Amino acid sequence: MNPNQEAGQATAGQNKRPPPPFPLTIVTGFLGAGKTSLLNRLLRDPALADTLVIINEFGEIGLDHLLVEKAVGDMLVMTSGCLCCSIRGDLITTLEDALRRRDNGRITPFQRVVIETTGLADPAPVLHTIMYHPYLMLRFRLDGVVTLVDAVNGMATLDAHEEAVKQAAVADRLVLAKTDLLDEAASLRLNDLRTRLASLNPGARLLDAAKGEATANSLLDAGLYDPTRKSPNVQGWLNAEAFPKDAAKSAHHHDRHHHEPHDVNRHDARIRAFCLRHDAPIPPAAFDLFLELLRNAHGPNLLRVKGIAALADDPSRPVVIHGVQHVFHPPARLAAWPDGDHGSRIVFILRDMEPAFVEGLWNAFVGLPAPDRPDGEALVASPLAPAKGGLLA
Ligand SMILES: Nc1nc2c(ncn2[C@@H]2O[C@H](COP(=O)(O)OP(=O)(O)OP(=O)(O)O)[C@@H](O)[C@H]2O)c(=O)[nH]1
Repeated sequence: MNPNQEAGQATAGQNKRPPPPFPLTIVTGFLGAGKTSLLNRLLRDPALADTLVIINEFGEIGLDHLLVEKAVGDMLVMTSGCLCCSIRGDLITTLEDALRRRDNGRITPFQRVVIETTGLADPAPVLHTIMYHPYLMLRFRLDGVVTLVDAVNGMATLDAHEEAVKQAAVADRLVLAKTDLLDEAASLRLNDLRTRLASLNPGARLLDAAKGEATANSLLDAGLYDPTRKSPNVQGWLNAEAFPKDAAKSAHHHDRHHHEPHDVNRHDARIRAFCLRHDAPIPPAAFDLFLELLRNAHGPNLLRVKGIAALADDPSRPVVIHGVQHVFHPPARLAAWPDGDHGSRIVFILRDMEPAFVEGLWNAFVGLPAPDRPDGEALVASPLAPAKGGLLA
């Protein structure tokens, strides 16, 4: 054991606080969309000087950077046995190994991790890996999902490949690549692609790489915890204002933008993005049960769920939730509201699920009365309700 390491351990032992988790960014996008090109450009930015890049595939790596790891191989099904909620065994091994070597001083002490997924990959298992693994979720925090969309082939790719639609739908940032290759006619059609992406995922900022918009500054620190800010960046992370407010109406959301002759593509038609809101504090048991019901009965359909909620037991300290399919990060209590808006807001990106159904469930649990529906108290007090084991337990 070297002296530095001992000193490091002594310090860690004295103040017992675990080191802050490293921000982790996932870069995804369909085959050839421009992921590696973007990374190559980004890695020249001093903001990414201490970044470990993990490439989630074999193949030629064009990164002129030393900190590159390759993760290849297996997927693990979680103990819940649910097929949609797999985690990546190879990624766990790679991340654990990187942490071990960093902690032992055997590699450059990275401060940030970027994972580039394969073009065909579903990003959910990568997200699950750092949301679910008991050790990795302490050492990493999700900083954001960046999805590349090829401006030349983007429309056709979204039409043909459901995976590409899903990659766009779960993003925190969408980056258009190759707009510099468009001729005049194609440039005019670019607005259709922009509109389509905004409809699939209203909360994600859309950046044009060729215009120099996809900078480290605009892509990093997209998560809840931006180290340069004192309080969590809830506004930036949730972007609730960008979502259609009326859940039931958002069922027709796509139709507003896609007039004849293009019908909404069948893949897009499966995705629904909307935001639910409630201004009075919510009983914790009702909130818990709402999420449990969604998770248990509709986990695979929850592509992404983010929210902030005022719970009646301590309305001054809001709870932040974040889920991808069945997998929810343990809810975090914030010390205070980040700004003047103290209402509960949850944004949903769902697949094959009607917003009106989720809204009805929400209204029942938060206590908004409606005919033919039991009120929230009756639902929570029901002998059929799970006694404990919810997210807030
Ligand atoms: N003109 C132009 N070409 C680009 C742009 N982005 C990527 N390319 C080119 O598109 C091709 C594919 O880009 P990559 O960065 O390798 O794409 P990728 O998503 O990493 O590809 P895979 O790893 O194979 O899925 C390469 O030939 C790039 O040079 C861009 O903004 N403008």
